[in-house]
Amino acid sequence: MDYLQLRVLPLLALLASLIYFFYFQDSPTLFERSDCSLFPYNHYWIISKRIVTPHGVISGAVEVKEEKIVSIIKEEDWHGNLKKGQIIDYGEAVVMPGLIDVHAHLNDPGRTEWEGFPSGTRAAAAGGITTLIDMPLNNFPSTVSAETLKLKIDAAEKNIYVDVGFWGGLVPENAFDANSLEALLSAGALGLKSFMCPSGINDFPMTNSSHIKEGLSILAKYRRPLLVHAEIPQDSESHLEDGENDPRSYSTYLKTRPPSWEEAAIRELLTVSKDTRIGGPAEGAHLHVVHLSDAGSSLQLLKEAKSNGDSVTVETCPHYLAFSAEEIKDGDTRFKCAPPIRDAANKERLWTALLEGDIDMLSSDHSPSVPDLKLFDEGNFLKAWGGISSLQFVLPVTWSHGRQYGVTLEQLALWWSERPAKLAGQDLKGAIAVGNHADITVWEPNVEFELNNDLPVYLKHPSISAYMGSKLSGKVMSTFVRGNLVYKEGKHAPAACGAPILAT
Ligand SMILES: NC(=O)NC(NC(N)=O)C(=O)[O-]
Ligand SMILES: [Zn+2]
Ligand SMILES: [Zn+2]
Repeated sequence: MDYLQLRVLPLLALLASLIYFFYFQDSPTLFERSDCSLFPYNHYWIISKRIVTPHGVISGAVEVKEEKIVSIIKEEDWHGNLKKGQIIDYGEAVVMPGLIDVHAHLNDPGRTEWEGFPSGTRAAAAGGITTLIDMPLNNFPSTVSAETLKLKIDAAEKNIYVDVGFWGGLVPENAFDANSLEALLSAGALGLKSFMCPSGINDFPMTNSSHIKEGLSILAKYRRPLLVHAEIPQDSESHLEDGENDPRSYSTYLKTRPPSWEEAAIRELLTVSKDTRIGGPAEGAHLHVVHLSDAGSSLQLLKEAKSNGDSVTVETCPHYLAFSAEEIKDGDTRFKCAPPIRDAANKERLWTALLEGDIDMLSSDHSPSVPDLKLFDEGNFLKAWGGISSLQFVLPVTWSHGRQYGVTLEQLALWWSERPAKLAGQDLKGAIAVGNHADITVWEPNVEFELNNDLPVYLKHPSISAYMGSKLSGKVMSTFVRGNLVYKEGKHAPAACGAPILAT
């Protein structure tokens, strides 16, 4: 190699690398996103007349770069010259933070014939959910240790289309074993879940208030929540009067789980939740009551606990807001869940509590099973699997049934994104804000559709969903997870690139 080559070639290489760096670094075409996204750019703008931000709904643009939101500009401030990058203009469609479902049962590993991560998270993406927190039961084995959490994380690897976090289980076998609970939390469980009544599945036993007290004291060190299924059987009221116990009648089932079950459990919970007050022995822990159904004395007790400074929140679910006992037909076990869907007057009180902020957030409690366990042939409410299948529909259901109460887009973001993100300890999720993950849902509130076989339903067993056959408004158009367009009008990204969300 002569002198010339020795001197010139390095200079040419340097020149080429400088051109590459300065010209292509922002080029949206060069860094093709992998199969993780239906939109092959990593720097782009989302434009809409209705972007839901924590400071109100604006007409403007959200700048996304890689996985994050890097700027938000109101229309009156951008003067038409958005910086380089691709532009997706959604017109009047609503651009909202992705939904965060803190209560879903995906049954993976171990009962993937019931749902599983692939179908569950494809349905979530199609429903505008960008993060879901999976429950520790109905999968097998239950997620009650660091080892079983690892089984779940391994099962999720490359099988999740949206981000998935994990609750651990608080059960009698680990409640007094601080090392086991700490190992589970150190392994990344975002918090713990416990049942104060039989859970409906044998491999996840119930706990009592002494287990819960122990659990809260460990959770305090990690500043994470305990989620509780708050029902305690009250023998006095659950016996069916003779002759009025047709198992096909929904009212028969309703009588077996009266509001007193929820009230008794919440009353007992509040004897330990006071420890979560500032200065209390479990300060830093947080108690979250899942799927409240009773809007009477149970709700009143929770309001009092909050006013006393207990660190307590409560969720309800769309099925308690959409349906009432009076309309559930004999044998239609699609509507069986625990606690039960109560009467129309209770439903109205739940809406009032949600709108007034006494109920903090919403979750799906998507709890499917194989159709056989719903016993559709005999329609026996007392023996069928309890759980509502809803994951893909929670946004249109909340919107369709909430419009008559004046529900706003900001409230939807509060109930489905901002507050769930806080419960799950996700500071970079839950709002369209600079620095946050670009977890975004684009939907059309006025588009109406009927849930029938014409509409693609990605759940493993659509037939068990209580929503099939209903007319809804609010169609999800596109869903972005950390900047990847994972779903767009009936299409999913080729690869499942959701991330396991582990507590650090
Ligand atoms: N094992 C369950 O999935 N139970 C669930 N079932 C319902 N909600 O009917 C629940 O969340 O309690
Ligand atoms: Zn439950
Ligand atoms: Zn549940």
